[in-house]
Amino acid sequence: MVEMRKPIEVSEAVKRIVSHAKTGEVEAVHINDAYGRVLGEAVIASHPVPPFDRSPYDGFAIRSQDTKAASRENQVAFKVIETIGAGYVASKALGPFETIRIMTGAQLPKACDAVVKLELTSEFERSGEKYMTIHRPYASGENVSFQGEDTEKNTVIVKKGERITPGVMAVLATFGYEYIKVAKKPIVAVFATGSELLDISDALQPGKIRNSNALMICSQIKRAGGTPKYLGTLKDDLTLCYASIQQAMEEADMIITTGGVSVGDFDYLPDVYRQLGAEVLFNKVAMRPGSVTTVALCNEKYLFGLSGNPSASFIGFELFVRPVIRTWLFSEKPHLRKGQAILGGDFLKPNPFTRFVGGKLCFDERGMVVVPSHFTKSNAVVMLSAIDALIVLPGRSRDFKTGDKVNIVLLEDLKGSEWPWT
Ligand SMILES: Nc1nc2c(c(=O)[nH]1)N[C@H]1C(S)=C(S)[C@@H](COP(=O)(O)OP(=O)(O)OC[C@H]3O[C@@H](n4cnc5c(N)ncnc54)[C@H](O)[C@@H]3O)O[C@H]1N2
Ligand code: MOO
Ligand SMILES: [Mg+2]
Repeated sequence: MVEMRKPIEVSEAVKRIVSHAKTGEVEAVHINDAYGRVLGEAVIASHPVPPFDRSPYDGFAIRSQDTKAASRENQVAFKVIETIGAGYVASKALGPFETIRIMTGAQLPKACDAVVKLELTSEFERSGEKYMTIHRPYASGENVSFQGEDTEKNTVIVKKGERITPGVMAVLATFGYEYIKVAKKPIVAVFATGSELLDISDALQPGKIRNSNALMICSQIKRAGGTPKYLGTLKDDLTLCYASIQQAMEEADMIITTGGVSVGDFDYLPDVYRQLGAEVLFNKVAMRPGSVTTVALCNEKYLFGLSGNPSASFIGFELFVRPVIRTWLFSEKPHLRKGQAILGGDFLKPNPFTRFVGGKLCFDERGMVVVPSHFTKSNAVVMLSAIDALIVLPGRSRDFKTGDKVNIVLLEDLKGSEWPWT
């Protein structure tokens, strides 16, 4: 008798998984190796930015009080007493009707409170001294880039758990973080099961296919922020699968298998979980593709039994594995980021279960449009190369038409969401 499995909703499946998710540890890395990692500490402003009042223009630093009477008819002259470029500090303080020629980025000299752009002045020499004239008044603070106008000291700029983007790199450098604490990446073991699987370099043979899941899953692990440990393909053999998975539990923080989780004669993963004494969190989800996805816990380690079908395992990873990796990396938004888009093509099928359809995003006069893939079966593989979102069609729905508003979750996104499921 084939086992009857009871499907649970996607939200319930994810809930069961994340209720056991734990955070990892931190390690220090040199800033040169920090890009793309996840912050293991908050980034805090150790000084104001800019750290001193400075000139935003190439020009002349002046005392605004000296400019009150300036007009086209009554040009006011200032004696140039010094010239400074960025990186240098003036040695003199300004007296009445004195000016210091100052370049962009240079610290504002003492006693001056405004800057005149070079091109708004006229220059002349008298008795070997340099002068410049202006023809309008300047307010105190005009053309000054003030200390702390960007950020005040002690501001928390980026939170622990955020990804280090190019912008975060700029901030780390600004505040002198030569070494930065980052989240240690979880090691995620990957097995592809199936006696039909060929290596990438093998020629096709009757009845066999190349193993596309392993490299796809390893890349998804990297995208989520983990370190994949690919342990090879396993033939459909219970003893081999059991021994290999048991061994992998010594070497990895969590384990992903693809294939062998359904009810077929050679689907051995359910037996492996039984033999390991693992707690199966669920073995059927009310979704398509990926309904057979099974997740178990053994010695506090996750065993993700993803479907063998490429689309199903791709989606199973994003829904179920990603949040565990992202929680490990301290993210407060470990799930796929949710949004809405206009459907850019008809999807005329009944959806008894929640259906995930691969979609390509584009922008036109309607806003963000998602074009559904044509071939959406669980065994689809080629469409995976083109999608940047999953369209989420609710269960017990049908016939979505071009122009309908649909929910989507984004695949190439660093921010994530707290909880995208209803
Ligand atoms: N009687 C039933 N049969 C099936 C059911 C069911 O409920 N009752 N569920 C179907 C659904 S839904 C899915 S999805 C598949 C899942 O099967 P498994 O997870 O056990 O995976 P396999 O049987 O091992 O393989 C399925 C399919 O995927 C191909 N595959 C496997 N590994 C790879 C790989 N690494 N790279 C590329 N392709 C791979 C494999 O050759 C099969 O074609 O079960 C249905 N059956
Ligand atoms: O689990 Mo299967 O992927 O629903 O098609
Ligand atoms: Mg099977």
